[in-house]
Amino acid sequence: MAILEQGNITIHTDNIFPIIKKSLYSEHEIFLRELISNAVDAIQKLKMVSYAGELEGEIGDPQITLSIDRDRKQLKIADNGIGMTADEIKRYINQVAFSSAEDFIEKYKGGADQPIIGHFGLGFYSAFIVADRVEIETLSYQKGATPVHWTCDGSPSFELSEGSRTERGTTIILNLSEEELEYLEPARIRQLVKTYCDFMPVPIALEGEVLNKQKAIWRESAGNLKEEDYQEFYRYLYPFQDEPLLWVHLNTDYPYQVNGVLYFPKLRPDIDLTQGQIKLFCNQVFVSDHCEEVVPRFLLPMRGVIDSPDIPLNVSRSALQADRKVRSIAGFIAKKVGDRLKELYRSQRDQYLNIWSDLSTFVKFGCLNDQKFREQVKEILVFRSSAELSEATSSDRGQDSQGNWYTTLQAYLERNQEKHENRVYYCTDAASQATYIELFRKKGLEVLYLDSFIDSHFVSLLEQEYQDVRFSRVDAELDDTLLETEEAEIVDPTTNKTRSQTLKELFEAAIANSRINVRTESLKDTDASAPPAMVLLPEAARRMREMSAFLGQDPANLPDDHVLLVNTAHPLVQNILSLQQGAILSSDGHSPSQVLAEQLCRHIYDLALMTQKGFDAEGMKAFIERSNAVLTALTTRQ
Ligand SMILES: Nc1ncnc2c1ncn2[C@@H]1O[C@H](COP(=O)(O)OP(=O)(O)OP(=O)(O)O)[C@@H](O)[C@H]1O
Repeated sequence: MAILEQGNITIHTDNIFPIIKKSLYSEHEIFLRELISNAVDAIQKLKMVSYAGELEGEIGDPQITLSIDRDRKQLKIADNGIGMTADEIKRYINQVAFSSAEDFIEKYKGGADQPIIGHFGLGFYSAFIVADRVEIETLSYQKGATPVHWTCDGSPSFELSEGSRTERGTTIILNLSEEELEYLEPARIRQLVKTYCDFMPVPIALEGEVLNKQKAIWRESAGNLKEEDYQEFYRYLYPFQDEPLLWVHLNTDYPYQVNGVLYFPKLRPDIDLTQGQIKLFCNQVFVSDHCEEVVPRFLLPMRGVIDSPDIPLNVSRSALQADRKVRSIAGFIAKKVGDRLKELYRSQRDQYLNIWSDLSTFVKFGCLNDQKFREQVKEILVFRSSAELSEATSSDRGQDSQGNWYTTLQAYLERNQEKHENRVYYCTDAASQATYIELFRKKGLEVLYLDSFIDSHFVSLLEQEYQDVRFSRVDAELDDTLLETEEAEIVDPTTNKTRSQTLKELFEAAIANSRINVRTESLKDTDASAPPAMVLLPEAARRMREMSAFLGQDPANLPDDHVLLVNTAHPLVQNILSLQQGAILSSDGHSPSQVLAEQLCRHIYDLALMTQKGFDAEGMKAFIERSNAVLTALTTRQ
């Protein structure tokens, strides 16, 4: 083989490859992505030459072929692209590629302690991460071109000679170093192509099999895609997961290029909202599974793909976060997501409401985190209501497929202005607060469900926004419309005590805790579903409790400063009163009826506490003991 030229690559650092190797200690595998990218580029360039009418002959079927030679410890990457002449090798490989190697080191020096997002655009020289010696066999498309062979062992000296390639294109031959022999395993290569090159637009074959999917739906126009295409793509990226709720197709060229498809997944309660699941691509080449810097924090639980060549990838993560363009791309993404939600609300209200319980976590999380987003989605924030709103069809309400009604907050306030101005009643747990909700509902009072895990924070946000409005949970206090003013009927002529007073004292004695405020009220129009007593926890005290639970402090104990509202209209309460009045002292000064009345009072209190989940382990034990004592007393024949 005639040696055309031997020489030294113009490079200022003697041995750059050990440095590169070291700085990429955990990411050796990216060499394959870089070399395949170059091969794809070479094929695209050939197409351009052909369009320009400068290619003699046919392009043929574009293809990248990977092959493994175990005996020689070689991995080869061959393309049928544009090829290179000897001059081009000198220019592009000896100068361009190696000077960008120097650039990389220059950049990396400053931030070696900071992880870089994708080590992207390392280019040709990344071959030296895994190879002791790299060869190029190439034949240019140009008329009369001769094949060229180039070889280099990573030192600045290279050798250029006549090559043996007979077909147009380039083969990169990697003579793998001893520590990198894993890249002789077909399974390993397959896995790498799947990870990094799955959506590259040229078939990549190994041992006769095409490995990559090629079709990147995010690069297509939304108009050409059907619902199934998006769903299928989602299943492809995230197999064995629930169907996505909704998706957003991103597509812009100016002032930056961003393409992508983002999905709202069905959120599971155990999801970690700080871990991103969106895949970042650059021109269809996979870069990273983590793009926390590029996507607004509140959208991190979304899934899908973002592809943008305008995101700088060879900078540290913190620099990326501070980058103005990246920040503006993040803003663009948030706006697009907001627009999509608004569009769905306006044009497919039913579907919007059907997925709202899942969607609302994203939206509320977004509102809590991002003022701009909050403004954007303000009008499409809805709340499930206990009322039947069917009487009017209006843009501020709607019904999901399960028959639940939803309303905007504004509409709620307007609708209830006369009954309770600037007051919102809400519940946080449909099951445990069912008694309270039922009471409100029967009286025609509307209760909103704020029952997802994010809602306790969200209520605070609503309060900031609606400063004149009071938000009270259904068990915080009872509205006057629910209570009957009782006539002060004197039941004990010797002491002149009213019914209410007698009951209050009875309950106070039974509970024996002066910090619990016992109130007797008659609940209007009550039937069997109204409870004999309810624990009311003032809004402020309850929130303190929730806060300490949030901070990991002991939330089990209900604060002592709560109200026990005794429903004097309830038959059980009335029976207790009669029992107590009929009590006869026995000879030893004891009255079994009096004791039983007190036990029953205590039991009623226990049941009310239960609704508030007020027991700790000790409390539960005591409750069981007392319950058994009551039952025993009730079954003991007098
Ligand atoms: N397979 C190939 N076929 C034809 N030319 C190639 C091939 N691989 C590399 N080249 C040439 O070598 C040059 C340098 O490659 P290198 O990968 O270092 O940088 P780049 O591709 O220009 O930029 P990037 O940093 O994005 O990879 C390319 O611009 C191209 O002209």
